[in-house]
Amino acid sequence: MAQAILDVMPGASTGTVQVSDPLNFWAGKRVEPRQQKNAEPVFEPATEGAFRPDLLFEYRWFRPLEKREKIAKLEVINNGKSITEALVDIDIAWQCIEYYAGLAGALAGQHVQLPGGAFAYTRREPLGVCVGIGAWNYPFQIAAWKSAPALACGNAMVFKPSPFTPVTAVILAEIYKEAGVPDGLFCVVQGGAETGTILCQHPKVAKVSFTGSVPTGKKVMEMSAKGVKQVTLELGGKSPLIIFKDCDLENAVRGALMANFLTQGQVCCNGTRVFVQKDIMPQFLEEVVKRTKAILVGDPLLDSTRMGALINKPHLEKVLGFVSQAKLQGARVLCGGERFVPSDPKLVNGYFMSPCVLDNCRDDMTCVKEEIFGPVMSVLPFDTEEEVVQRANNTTFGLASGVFTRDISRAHRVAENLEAGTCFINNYNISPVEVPFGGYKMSGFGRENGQVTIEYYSQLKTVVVEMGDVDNYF
Ligand SMILES: NC(=O)C1=CN([C@@H]2O[C@H](COP(=O)(O)OP(=O)(O)OC[C@H]3O[C@@H](n4cnc5c(N)ncnc54)[C@H](O)[C@@H]3O)[C@@H](O)[C@H]2O)C=CC1
Ligand SMILES: C[N+](C)(C)CCCC(=O)O
Repeated sequence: MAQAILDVMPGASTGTVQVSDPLNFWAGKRVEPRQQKNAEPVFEPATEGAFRPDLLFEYRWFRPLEKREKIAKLEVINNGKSITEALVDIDIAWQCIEYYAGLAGALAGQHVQLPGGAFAYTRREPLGVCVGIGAWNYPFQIAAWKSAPALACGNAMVFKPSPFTPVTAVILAEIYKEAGVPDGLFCVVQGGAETGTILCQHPKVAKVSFTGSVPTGKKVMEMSAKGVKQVTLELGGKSPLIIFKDCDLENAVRGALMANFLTQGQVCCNGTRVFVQKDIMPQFLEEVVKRTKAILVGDPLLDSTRMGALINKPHLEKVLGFVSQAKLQGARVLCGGERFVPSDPKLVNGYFMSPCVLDNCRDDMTCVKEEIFGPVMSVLPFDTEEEVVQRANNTTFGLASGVFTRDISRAHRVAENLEAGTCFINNYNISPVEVPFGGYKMSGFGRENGQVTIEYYSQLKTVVVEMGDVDNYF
């Protein structure tokens, strides 16, 4: 069995993954859970092969790999995204850790002079124990985005990954340990809603940073409110990407693909409502469809693959359901939107679908209003800037937005008028760690990345110093 796996592993999907080391990390080491109830199987999205906790063959194939490759491959096997993307995710994660390690030494307060020689100063102090709750779309990167600023500010963090992607967060814990982080400062606890609830309600937890869906985010906020805990919420989106006729069309098409098809479209900040000025609609559609059809879907561990498998079967069915509903509501499928079965026999049960472009969309359609979280782009025509900004803002979400134009004044005017936490001008979905990321409206609040995130993981103490006598009124 082990030999068979060794044979297929280099460069291709596994079919089975055995995880024998415990995935919880507590007080500086991997530990078995104290109690194991409601355990659910985890499947490899590309093959539907189960992760087998019972066999001794543990990550052996990964051992000789440098850590970056090892984490990326495990991420691919667990999440289904392409290896090309997973490697970038891991790079973004270490860049985030280096960035906040650098900022840690720059944490500083303010000195305020007061009358009579008195003065005050402020100190940035940690909050205490912070909880991070992660989603399944960027398992390792989310763990880094939350823990790096938390630890840099002097907090401890207990991180709960999504139960669909339990595998890589514990490696981050091992890396921190190796780098000298004291035992217990970063812990990993596996589990689902019940575990998340316990963490949010725990009286010793000072803050919860959550990434996931809006309904769960609301619950996290409610629970945290009861304990007056601080909260950061990174929730969903239905972001607009606005393409004006004066754009560089080649780049606009590339931007639309980046805005829709990373991680099989399972990205919270995706620009899934693509508004295209009517005059260039035919050229845009021709080019975007041509390139979407050319996206190589298949074994996510192969370097040539550009799109892997969706996270699980119910989610794949939900996304395909959105496409069927869109058709019923009058949308035209220009390409994709169907279950995809790769020719490799190992992958026939994988959760693949062909990336989809929908034309003939209207603002009132479900596919345009709701977050699909899959590779489905809805294209909408528009006439004027005023009209498109109003339509772009007509949503309860506000995570991201984008605009393609060569008119510099228009670009900044539109960026100012869009109600979203990020606006990309002439690009989409790049996320340098130096730049704050977070939502407006129901997409959440608080920020990740950038200097500002220090404020979300620390509290300000004011120290007031008297240099003279106390002025006593009594
Ligand atoms: N904003 C984003 O990046 C993401 C958005 N989503 C959206 O959410 C949908 C559902 O995905 P799920 O993974 O089910 O998201 P979810 O919001 O249910 O889960 C996110 C995290 O919260 C935890 N959780 C669930 N219930 C909880 C509770 N009551 N208290 C505390 N923690 C709890 C989960 O175990 C997981 O770690 C997706 O289809 C997508 O639309 C999903 C993942 C990421
Ligand atoms: C890295 N990026 C910008 C493509 C997505 C990160 C946000 C998320 O967790 O979905």
